[in-house]
Amino acid sequence: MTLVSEVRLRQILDSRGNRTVEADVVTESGGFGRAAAPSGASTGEYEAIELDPSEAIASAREHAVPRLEGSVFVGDQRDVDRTLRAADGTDDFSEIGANSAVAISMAAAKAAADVIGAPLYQHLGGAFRGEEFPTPLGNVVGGGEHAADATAIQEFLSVPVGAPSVQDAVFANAAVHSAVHDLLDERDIAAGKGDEGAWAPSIDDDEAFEIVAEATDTVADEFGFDVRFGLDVAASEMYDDDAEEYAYRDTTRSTDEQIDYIADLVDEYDLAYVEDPLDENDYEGFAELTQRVGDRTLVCGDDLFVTNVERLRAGIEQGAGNSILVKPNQIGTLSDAVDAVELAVESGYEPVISHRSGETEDTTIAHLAVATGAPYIKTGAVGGERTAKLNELIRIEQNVSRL
Ligand SMILES: C=C(OP(=O)(O)O)C(=O)O
Ligand SMILES: [Mg+2]
Repeated sequence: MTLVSEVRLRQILDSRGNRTVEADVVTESGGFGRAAAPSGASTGEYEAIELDPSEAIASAREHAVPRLEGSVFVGDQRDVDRTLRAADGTDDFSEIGANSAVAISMAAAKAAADVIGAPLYQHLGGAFRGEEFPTPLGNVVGGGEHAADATAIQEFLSVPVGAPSVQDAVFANAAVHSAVHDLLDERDIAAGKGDEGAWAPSIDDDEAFEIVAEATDTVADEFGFDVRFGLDVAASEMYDDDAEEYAYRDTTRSTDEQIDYIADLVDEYDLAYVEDPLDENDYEGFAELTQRVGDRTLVCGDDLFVTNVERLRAGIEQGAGNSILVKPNQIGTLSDAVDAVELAVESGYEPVISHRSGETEDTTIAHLAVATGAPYIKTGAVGGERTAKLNELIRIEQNVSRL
């Protein structure tokens, strides 16, 4: 029997040292799953609501746990997630917290996988999954909300498009991270690391472009396959609604100038990927940019879509973007995240499964990416909470994942 017998919730630490929610789900047959909620810093305005972890846990214990225990089968993920939604009773999980919801949703999936003795990606994706792997996008330089006094653009991402295996791709991204450090050193630029382990030097974006372009070229030569790069501009964080302009370190750009700037960058650096190049309310700007460069790069909506099928549908109708970032905690359950992936794929949008800047050792997103056949995963390049997912992808590729 896969009936939930117990749901336990606790507070643990995330990678920023903040408290977050961890859930254990136990089944009557002794199946066990454990998962933890990640947490964003550059959060989208339309994301599901993360509550203070102690409030989220108290509320989930009161409203959700009694509906799950003894009543819901973990193998029926949709029922688990419907129950969470019904227990919450709001559109945005503001009652039990998206942090409690996502932790329970993911822990239930892991308990179901445990019961059948299959890796999580096979439970979620079916017996024939595990032959195709996502290309990892590795954050190597960054700033924005993830590091003070660093680049204005939040993330410069290594994209090893030519890697023959996930393992090669993961190693290439780590090599780019290391090559960036060497180049910073040569220029006598000191750098600490941001929240996701990317270098966070006090340089402007132009210099970061030069360095990352050189680092990716060096690693491409060394590894013998194509390594390009991309960006998460996280433009909502730069956008001033009143002035209607984007604030960079030493300049500002109007929306038209921002579109021109990003389109020029795509061509100058052959960018493989551009996430959130415009404000989260600017479908029109996304559509214009996609029309200009969407044939040669991914234009990905993170804060724009927030893993929400309604917002994605609006984007599809307007031709805004050609890719969606999928973060389970942005929407609150695995079912909702999978719905977003499915709508994206049906509509010709590329799904990118993603971590948050605040993470734990949880590896669910590695399994979700393989389960859904997503072509990309964004989960950092180095750092324990990032390598937890990357190393899990390597294990899945080698068929030795035991989750
Ligand atoms: C991972 C990201 O950062 P955060 O988790 O802070 O939203 C992102 O913006 O894509
Ligand atoms: Mg983003």
